[in-house]
Amino acid sequence: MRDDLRKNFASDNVTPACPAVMQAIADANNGNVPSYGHDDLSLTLNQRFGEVFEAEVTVFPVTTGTAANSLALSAMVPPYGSVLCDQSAHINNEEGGAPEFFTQGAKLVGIPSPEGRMDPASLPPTLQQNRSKGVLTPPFTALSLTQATEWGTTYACETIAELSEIAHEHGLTVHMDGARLGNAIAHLECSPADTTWKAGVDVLSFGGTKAGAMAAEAIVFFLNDRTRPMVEAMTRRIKRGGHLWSKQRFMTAQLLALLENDLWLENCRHANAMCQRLRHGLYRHPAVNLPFATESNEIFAVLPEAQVEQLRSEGYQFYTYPTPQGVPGRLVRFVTSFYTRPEDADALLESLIS
Ligand SMILES: Cc1ncc(COP(=O)(O)O)c(C=O)c1O
Ligand SMILES: C[C@H](O)[C@H](N)C(=O)O
Repeated sequence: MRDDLRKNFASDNVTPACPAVMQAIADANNGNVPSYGHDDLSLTLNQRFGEVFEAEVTVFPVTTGTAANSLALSAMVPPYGSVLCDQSAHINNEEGGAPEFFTQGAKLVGIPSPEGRMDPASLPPTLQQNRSKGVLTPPFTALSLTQATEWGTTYACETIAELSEIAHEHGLTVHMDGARLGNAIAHLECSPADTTWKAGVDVLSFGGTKAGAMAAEAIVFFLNDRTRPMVEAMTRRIKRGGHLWSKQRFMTAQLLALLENDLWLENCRHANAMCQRLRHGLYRHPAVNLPFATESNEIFAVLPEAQVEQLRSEGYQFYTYPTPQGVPGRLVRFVTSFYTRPEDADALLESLIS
């Protein structure tokens, strides 16, 4: 195996699909079946997700996290509305305007927060100010939070519940970008229900791709008085958006394989463990600064410039980010996955320390 295949820590998006997912796709590749989600596999999605989340749900599989987020928000927010999110939110910075496009013009408002986790105390004044401006400003109609966050941290279930309660009191519905939900659950050692609907989340973007799928995400509506009216038109929104797969069995097969025996959580526990292995080594390095808690499969570190260049020269791949003013060095992100072996993490650390 080419050495550099094991040196790519850029993202959990660079990994292969896990073997069980590929096997599930092969197993689904059998004969003719009804299309557009009417196949036997796809007709089990609501039940299977309902079992995993211990709730009554309606599920819509899509192939990208951006589609899941943007189509979910299009059902939650009118074109004249706005979405309250963290300033670092993926929907706010890295989805190419898809949320604004699919909502047909809603505004995204990112607020500052420590470590990518919105502080409940910051919500009431923000919501009050929005309301005080009347027709001059788009009304907040949804709160969107990312679990695990873009900085590799997680929200405690109690914090999500606090945020959701404030949002609901002000007439907002709550969306969760769960592209790395499995990693958050693995860290928090909670149930999928605890960190979602039991904490007030109305609509979830369930992330399968980073947990080992080839390309499988799902919009999960936790059915309640707020969400039931949203579900009716969802298939039409997805079709209009070009995200309704004709051969949906192949996307559904991926999701069901991940849910089988909690494979998604097993994959995420391994990814988190590999990230902690990196953290233990980086923590001991005298010239490395770790600005955030490491609570998922992403670790952010400030490295000396020379070491960044040295890692690059050895074939390592990772993203770099603007480093806070006056902080010597470069902010980098290493991401681990189900595919990361202990020796891969150790090799990176040895290169750093050598
Ligand atoms: C937190 C988060 N949300 C959403 C997405 C969007 O996923 P996709 O790249 O599949 O559109 C990503 C991307 O990897 C992500 O990191
Ligand atoms: C950063 C990029 O958009 C992708 N969400 C990732 O986490 O790699």
